Amino acid sequence: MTPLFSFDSGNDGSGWLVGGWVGHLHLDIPGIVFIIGSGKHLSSLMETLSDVNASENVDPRSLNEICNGDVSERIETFEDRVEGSNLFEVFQTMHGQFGDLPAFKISELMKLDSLESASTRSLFSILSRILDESIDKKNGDLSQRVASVLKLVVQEIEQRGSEQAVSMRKQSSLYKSREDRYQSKIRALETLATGTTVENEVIMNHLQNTKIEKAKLEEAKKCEEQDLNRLRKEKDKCENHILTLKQELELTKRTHEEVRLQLEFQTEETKNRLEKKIMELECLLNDSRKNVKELEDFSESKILRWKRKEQRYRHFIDSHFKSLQELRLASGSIKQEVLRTKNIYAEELHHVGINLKGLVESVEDYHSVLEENRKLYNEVQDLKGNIRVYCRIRPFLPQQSAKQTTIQYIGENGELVVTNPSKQGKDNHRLFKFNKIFGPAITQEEVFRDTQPLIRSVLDGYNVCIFAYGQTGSGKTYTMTGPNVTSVVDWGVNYRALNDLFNISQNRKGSIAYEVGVQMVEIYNEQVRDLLCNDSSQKRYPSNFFLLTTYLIDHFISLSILAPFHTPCISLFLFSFNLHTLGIWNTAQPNGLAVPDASMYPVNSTADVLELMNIGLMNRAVGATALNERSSRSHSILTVHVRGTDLETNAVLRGCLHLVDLAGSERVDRSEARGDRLREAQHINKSLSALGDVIFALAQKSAHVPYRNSKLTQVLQSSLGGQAKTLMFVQLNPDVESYLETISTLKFAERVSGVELGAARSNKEGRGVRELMEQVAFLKDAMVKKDEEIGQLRLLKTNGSGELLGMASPGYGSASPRRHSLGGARPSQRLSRGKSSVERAASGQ
Ligand SMILES: Nc1ncnc2c1ncn2[C@@H]1O[C@H](COP(=O)(O)OP(=O)(O)OP(=O)(O)O)[C@@H](O)[C@H]1O
Repeated sequence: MTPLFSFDSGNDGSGWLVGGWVGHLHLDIPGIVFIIGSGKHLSSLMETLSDVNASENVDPRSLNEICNGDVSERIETFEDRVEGSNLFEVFQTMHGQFGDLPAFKISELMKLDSLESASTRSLFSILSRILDESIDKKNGDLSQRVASVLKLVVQEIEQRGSEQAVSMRKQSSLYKSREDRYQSKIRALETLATGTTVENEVIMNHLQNTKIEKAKLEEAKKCEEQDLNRLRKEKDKCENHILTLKQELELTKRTHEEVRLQLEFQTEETKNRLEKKIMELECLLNDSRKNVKELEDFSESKILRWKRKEQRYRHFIDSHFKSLQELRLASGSIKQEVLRTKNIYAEELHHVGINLKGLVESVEDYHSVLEENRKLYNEVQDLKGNIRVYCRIRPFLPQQSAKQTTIQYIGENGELVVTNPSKQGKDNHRLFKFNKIFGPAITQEEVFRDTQPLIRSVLDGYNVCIFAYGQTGSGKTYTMTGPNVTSVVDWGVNYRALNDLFNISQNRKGSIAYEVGVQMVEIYNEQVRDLLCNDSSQKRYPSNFFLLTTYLIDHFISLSILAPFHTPCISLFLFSFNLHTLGIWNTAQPNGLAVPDASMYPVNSTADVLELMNIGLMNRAVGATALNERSSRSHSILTVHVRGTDLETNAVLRGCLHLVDLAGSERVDRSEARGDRLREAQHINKSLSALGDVIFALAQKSAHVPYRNSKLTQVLQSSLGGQAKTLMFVQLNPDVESYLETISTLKFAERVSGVELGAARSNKEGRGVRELMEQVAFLKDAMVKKDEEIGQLRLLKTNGSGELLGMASPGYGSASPRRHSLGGARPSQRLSRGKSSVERAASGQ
């Protein structure tokens, strides 16, 4: 509410006070104009104003009162009226507590039609309060009630806006008409002013005042227009706000509708589910009722049956009680009968015991007879000279723990049953029989214990050959050499054999002086190589020296004669001659020197042997294959030469022990061999098949034995076909995957065990025989010399020039520059042959 007062004092001392309130509290409170004046001017003005007021519905009484100077009373009356009005209360409420009222109170107010008395601004504040509060409380959702209240408030605001616009329009037209009337009044006053000057002046003043008033009114009009504009803008804003509110309302309505639909749907679903459940429960209830009924029926029938049974049992017990009494009487008589029978049995048992004792004695006899039979059988075998076959089965390696075995049975007397567990059938089992079977748990020592007698016979002048045969990775090297040279427990046959020879020679040193020499060669890719050749730049002895030493050996010159040539520890005993590829002599050599070119070292102790064999093993060709990490890629042959001189009779005996670790036979596809490995495998398989051919020919007693088909068979010729004692270790891998290899190995071994070599003979020569042999050798040599001289003479004759083309060397070496290759005859060889025939003559053959 804006108070507007204006005071103007006229020329006559009279003053004008024009005042009033123009209400702009968004409610149209009509403006009240108070005019205070005096005299006739005032009365004429009042007349004019009364006209105006009449048209504006102003109470003329009030104006009169004002004119009479009762202004203060009027102001008080107005204030009383405003204070007492509803609007004031509403206004107070708006700016006081109403804004803080909760939603339900607001709705209460709405119901009481308080909205009509509230100002538009307060309505907006209510609106925003409701929205804020409702949205805050209900997480953006408006309840139906709040929405309806909002709708009401918005409608009220809209109505107010339109009403205001109408009243503004009315007011502006009212002002227009007023202005027109004032203009006419001015004009009337101007005509009046023409009357007296004073009056004119007064009128002029009036006019002036009226002009001022007009200006003020115009200003007020401007203000009102501004207000109108502002209101219009406000209205626009309100309309926008209403629009957004409407949209929000719409959105809320839609969300609400969706939620409602969802809830309805869920309710429907839950209802259906519950109905279904109720139906199911009803079904279950019916079922259980039925079951209860059935059970009741069943239990009733059971009770009846049990009652009947009880009666029957009672009857049965009564009858049995009677028969029990009868039985008791009968058992007394039976007891007496049993006692009598017991006595009779005791007597009979005594007789049986006596008989059994006799039987046990016979069984014991039978065992000793069996043992004797075995011995005799072995002796017969010795006499027949069969190759002995020992079969050794290696255990599964740690990485093979989960594998199945092909070995089904190991008999005490050399029976072995092999089966293929991955195949079923009658012919799946195969039985083999050998001299001895060593199972996977047998130790190195146990294996050697059964080999020892054979090895000892070397010291009695026999030639012995032990070789290990089997597929790659089956344990040949393990048996012959052992896995770890430094551990005595792990020593294989080789070390144990030499150790044993030294021990025995020590024991016999009072009667026989033994000298032991060792050679170690390998056959790699059909080439014989010296394994004890530590240094390829070793001394090479001239061929004359070679011939001389060969002669010395052939004529049994003691090894000790050569002692000065020895190096202090392991000295070069014989010679080292082009050490990489060696030739093989005619294997009919009685001294067992199949590869005389290979280095031979005298050994005096096991330590010497260990050192030598370490060198040999280091030089051996090994490589990794898919089946064995350290697969021997060559056949290794350790030859132990023993020469014993009887200290009493001077008789000399010579034994030779071949310890052969063959390279493993392998299926090239399984061992995944390529390149060098493949070439090695092909050579290995070829030489093993040549060995098979030789053995087959021997077993068949063929006239021709194909020894020359491989270096291996050439080296082993004396052991396979001579009068040697031969033992073959057949090594088996128990793995199912190796079943085929196992079977072919066993078949080969079976054939070998059937080979007869002829009775083994000791290489003993008495003094007489030796002298005779020396004479024969001398004569033979003289003959050879003569032959050569004749040959040279013939050459000279045919040459015609009279020059000597070749120099015949004196002595035994014909100085033939030709290296002795396979089958190449040399004087000493011829001499040897001669010796053999003399030997045969001496032995009466
Ligand atoms: N009786 C055994 N006890 C324990 N382990 C053994 C036995 N025999 C063999 N082995 C192990 O089996 C593996 C293969 O043995 P070894 O090298 O002696 O086979 P191989 O027949 O000489 O093979 P290759 O012909 O390829 O040289 C080695 O790891 C060896 O230690």
